[in-house]
Amino acid sequence: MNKIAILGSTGSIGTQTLDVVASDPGRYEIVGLAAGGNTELLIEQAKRFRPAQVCLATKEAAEQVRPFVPPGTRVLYGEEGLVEIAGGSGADMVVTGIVGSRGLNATLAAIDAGAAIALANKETLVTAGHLVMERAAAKGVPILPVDSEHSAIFQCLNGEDRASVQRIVLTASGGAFRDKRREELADVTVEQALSHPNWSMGAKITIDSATMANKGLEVIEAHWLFGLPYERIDVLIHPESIVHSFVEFVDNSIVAQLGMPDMRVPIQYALTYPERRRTPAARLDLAKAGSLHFREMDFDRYPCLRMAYESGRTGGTAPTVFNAANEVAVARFLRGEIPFLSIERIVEAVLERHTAVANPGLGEIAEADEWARKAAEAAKG
Ligand SMILES: NC(=O)C1=CN([C@@H]2O[C@H](COP(=O)(O)OP(=O)(O)OC[C@H]3O[C@@H](n4cnc5c(N)ncnc54)[C@H](OP(=O)(O)O)[C@@H]3O)[C@@H](O)[C@H]2O)C=CC1
Ligand SMILES: CC(=O)[C@@H](O)[C@H](O)COP(=O)(O)O
Ligand SMILES: [Mn+2]
Repeated sequence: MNKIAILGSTGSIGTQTLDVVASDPGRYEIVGLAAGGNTELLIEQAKRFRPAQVCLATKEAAEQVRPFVPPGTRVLYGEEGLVEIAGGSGADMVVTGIVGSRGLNATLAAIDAGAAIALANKETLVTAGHLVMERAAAKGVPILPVDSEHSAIFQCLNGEDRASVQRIVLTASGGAFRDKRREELADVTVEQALSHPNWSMGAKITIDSATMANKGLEVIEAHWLFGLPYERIDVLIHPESIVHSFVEFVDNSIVAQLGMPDMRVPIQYALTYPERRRTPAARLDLAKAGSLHFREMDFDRYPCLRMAYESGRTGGTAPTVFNAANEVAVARFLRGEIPFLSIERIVEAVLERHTAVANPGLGEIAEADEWARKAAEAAKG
């Protein structure tokens, strides 16, 4: 049986991973589950999947859970607990389904323990891609993409020589406001921004999708996962989210991966790679889909995407700062403190004040991350 640990088991990626696990009885053993504060759901998951250890974000949440999990379950908490679940649960594979750069230490711990990474937590690669990829290569640990676009590219590249890739193209739905002009965005509400046209996801990524920061994070994620320069990573708007991304080869052939917008497909592909198995996801009926649409990206309409490319090209701590400022600005928008368009204004203001450190170590990444968070909290909305 494959031993799986899930970081963020109560979230969108986590619950869909458990759906995949439950759909294939006897194939997987859940050895660790980590959540933030959803104690009720974590207790339910612990009773059903019987992991040897679980983790909550705080001691208080851990104490709430302790009396209700099966006898013998270790109940951990905090960053230390998360790192223990990732690196000390005996998992063959760790699914990184928590949000934000706080997933970095746990991802590194899993790599150090020799576990394969099913990577959903894109912020980890954005904040310290060189360190994660170097560590994984040194340990011979595979980093398997869960993000739908990256899973698509990974599937299209299967067995192909990298030298024959002309470019990869990530598709973008356009998010909640894809049919609005910039002038119409000043007064949009949190509720409107959380209404993604195609995918049901956690709050942070749904807002990132509306600002196009999500695609920016994904461009940087693709740079690290596939070892391609930014000149060969493009983005195209595709409102239906049926073509999950594609690769254009030097002979001008395009290979794309299509499917219904259902994360259980890329999650399962990472879990069973290189094998393909049946999934609980619906089949795509192209005759019913009828027509698919594509339109060019407008970088003036989506400054967060432009800033992500610029940060990626600058490298060093620039992507760390882009990510941290964006995380804080999105949290502030979700708390109702700032209007939607202030997200991009805050990210821009923080990036302007930052001088990137080249080839940063973990300490310099942590410093840049902390500085950017403080600057973004203090920035005028
Ligand atoms: N959702 C999707 O379809 C996709 C998501 N991704 C990426 O996957 C990651 C997860 O996204 P998503 O599932 O949508 O997010 P959600 O907000 O739905 O879930 C986040 C998870 O992280 C947990 N969590 C929060 N704080 C902590 C903490 N301090 N310690 C441990 N766990 C914590 C939450 O726990 P709790 O709820 O108990 O507080 C929850 O289980 C993100 O990086 C996102 O960009 C990528 C592609 C698609
Ligand atoms: C499901 C998934 O992978 C998300 O990252 C999704 O891509 C978000 O959609 P858009 O960013 O294209 O709106
Ligand atoms: Mn994606």
